[in-house]
Amino acid sequence: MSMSKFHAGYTITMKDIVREGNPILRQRAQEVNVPLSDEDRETLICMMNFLKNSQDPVLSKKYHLRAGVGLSANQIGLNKRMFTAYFVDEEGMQHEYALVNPKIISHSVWMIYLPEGEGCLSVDREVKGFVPRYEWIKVKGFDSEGEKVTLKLKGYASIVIQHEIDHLNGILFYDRMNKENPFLVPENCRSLF
Ligand SMILES: OCN(O)CCCc1ccccc1
Ligand code: NI
Repeated sequence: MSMSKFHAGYTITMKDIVREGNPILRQRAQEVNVPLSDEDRETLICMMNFLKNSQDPVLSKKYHLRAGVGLSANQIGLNKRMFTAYFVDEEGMQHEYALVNPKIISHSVWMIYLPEGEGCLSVDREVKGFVPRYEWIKVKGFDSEGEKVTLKLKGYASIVIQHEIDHLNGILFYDRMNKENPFLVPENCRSLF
């Protein structure tokens, strides 16, 4: 029984974040057993604490953290279909998710993109361009207690969750940019603001 280093009291820092080039970021992560093991549950606690620390003016400096609104397990080297997300959306609503085995079960035809583009904690460089994503998504999964969860998300929340689910499928944000013209906006796509 391997005891992972991501016990509840462990503080994830940037040295724990896998960077592009590591093949784990290009694999389809493995389904997680539900109900979660104590180890997987504690890992999700660590991953959520990282996001909160990374957005805290004092702790982000103390631990030298890049601010992040989401984190997928494969970004800390764990081949598991789970992620955390912590952010305030364009309407000022606070979102906090720890989702296991997430699946997009329906989505809009219309797409949106962030005019400032996207970044990634696993990508140590700026990649300019627009990332078209579904305007809204309906997601089914499990929470850290193994309870079924269904989320209907739109706008910025939809963008963040799609970015994380992409990680679990080995997809990075710039994969979705138009190769010839990264600022090309498809017909059925508009800027979020
Ligand atoms: O995978 C998490 N991540 O690398 C942190 C940044 C996430 C993110 C950034 C811009 C738009 C959507 C999501
Ligand atoms: Ni990312």
